[in-house]
Amino acid sequence: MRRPFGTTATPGSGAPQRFSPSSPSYDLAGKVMLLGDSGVGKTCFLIHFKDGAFLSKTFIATVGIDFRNKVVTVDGMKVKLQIWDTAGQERFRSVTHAYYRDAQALLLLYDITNKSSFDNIRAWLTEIHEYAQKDVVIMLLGNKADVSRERVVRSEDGETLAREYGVPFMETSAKTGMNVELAFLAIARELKHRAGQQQANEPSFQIHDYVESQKKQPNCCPFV
Ligand SMILES: Nc1nc2c(ncn2[C@@H]2O[C@H](COP(=O)(O)OP(=O)(O)OP(=O)(O)O)[C@@H](O)[C@H]2O)c(=O)[nH]1
Repeated sequence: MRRPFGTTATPGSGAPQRFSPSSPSYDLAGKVMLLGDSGVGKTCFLIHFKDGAFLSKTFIATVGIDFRNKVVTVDGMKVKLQIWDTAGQERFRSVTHAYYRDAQALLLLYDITNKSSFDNIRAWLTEIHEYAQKDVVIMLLGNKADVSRERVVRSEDGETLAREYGVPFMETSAKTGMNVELAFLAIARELKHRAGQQQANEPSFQIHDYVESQKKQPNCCPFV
């Protein structure tokens, strides 16, 4: 979506922020960034999560960077996700780099119908390692899984690449909503875990195990 360059907020710093019980709207906040080549579906992914809608087929590249907030509830705890939608085009890279360093989580998208967007994931991961925090949570997402006729990247190739880099992986569709909420819920749970908000009797949370177990649910991943 076209928006003014460098809108609304500046990069800050820090780990997931915890708020006092007097804060009325949420208990914890974290910054999540959407990354990946232009056209892979980052803006649509965010809009589907935020509003449950899919944008029209007209593709208008994001200019610069923008963010939306959404509060999700995880085990009774309200986690506010501040989700940054970045421009995938090369010419905006220097702008988005400045925003990497205080992100707690990165959703890295490619398009299963676009081989070069998949091939470029390694370059994205190199950039992430250069500019992001060392312990940033990364999730690899193969988007547009609804367009199976035009698939050129096999699901197994996504799995293999994710395993190589030790990051969780799933295929998604910003059009149907497949796994969109799951991706953000996994991030919210990880942020909660990192903020030390597990109950005493809760087992330790592992985002990788969580994603894998959710993918095995019968209503998950209908296009894979
Ligand atoms: N079929 C299908 N089309 C999608 C999906 N996600 C996005 N699209 C389409 O892909 C095109 C690009 O989507 P955007 O969300 O604007 O892509 P982007 O990654 O934000 O692109 P930049 O802003 O340039 O970085 C649009 O025409 C969308 O309608 C999806 O899951 N399935």
